[in-house]
Amino acid sequence: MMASPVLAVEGLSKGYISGHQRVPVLTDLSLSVCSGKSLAVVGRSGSGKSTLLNLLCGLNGLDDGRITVAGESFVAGAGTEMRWAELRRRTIGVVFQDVNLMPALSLLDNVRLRTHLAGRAAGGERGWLERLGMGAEADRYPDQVSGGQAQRAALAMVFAMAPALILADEPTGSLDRHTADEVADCLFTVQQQTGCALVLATHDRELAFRCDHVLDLSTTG
Ligand SMILES: Nc1ncnc2c1ncn2[C@@H]1O[C@H](COP(=O)(O)OP(=O)(O)OP(=O)(O)O)[C@@H](O)[C@H]1O
Repeated sequence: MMASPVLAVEGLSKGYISGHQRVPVLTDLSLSVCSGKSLAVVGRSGSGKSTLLNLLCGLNGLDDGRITVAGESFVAGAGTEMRWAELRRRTIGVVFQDVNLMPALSLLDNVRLRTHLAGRAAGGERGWLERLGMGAEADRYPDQVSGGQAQRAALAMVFAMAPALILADEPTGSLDRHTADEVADCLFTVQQQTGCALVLATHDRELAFRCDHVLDLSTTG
């Protein structure tokens, strides 16, 4: 029996209005990612990688087509915010460049909050930070750590919520090669262990080639 995809995109189109013109960014794009599988989204700067990831978690509205995440289907039109918000709370783990850490909470409490919001059992939060090499920084506040450390804390938050789908925009973008490789190892290991689906946007060819599939937006649309 074929596994049903965690993420399915059919005929997706998106453009931005510039003056009186619509500038197309994504045109008639289709893809699917099953649980335990990973997709790298690559392409030159401006090809639409971030636009696509924002569409896949409802932070951007589609113009045409259909996006289905864990059985929830979305087409163009208003009134989908609540359903998307619920998916982002429990089902879609988002690791974007502008890391979403609460400044008034320690890194550990940020992970605890995320775990709680996702309705997961407490207890493993410090362990996730340790796995990402952040054990010593667990009690620090977001403004007391580097960009790369904040990025790793954001990954710990996503792992702790045990999502069905992880969306990561340049998840190792602000890390040196060695740390980037370690974080990528952790990302792929956790993804395999938990069987979640992963979509990551990256300029890093080494990272892209570790994924099961590669979508190059420079050659589509
Ligand atoms: N809010 C917006 N309004 C108008 N145009 C936008 C908006 N966001 C993105 N664009 C345009 O859409 C195109 C795709 O942008 P996007 O950020 O998705 O590309 P990207 O592939 O992620 O780029 P990079 O690799 O530089 O991060 C670009 O031409 C960009 O200028």
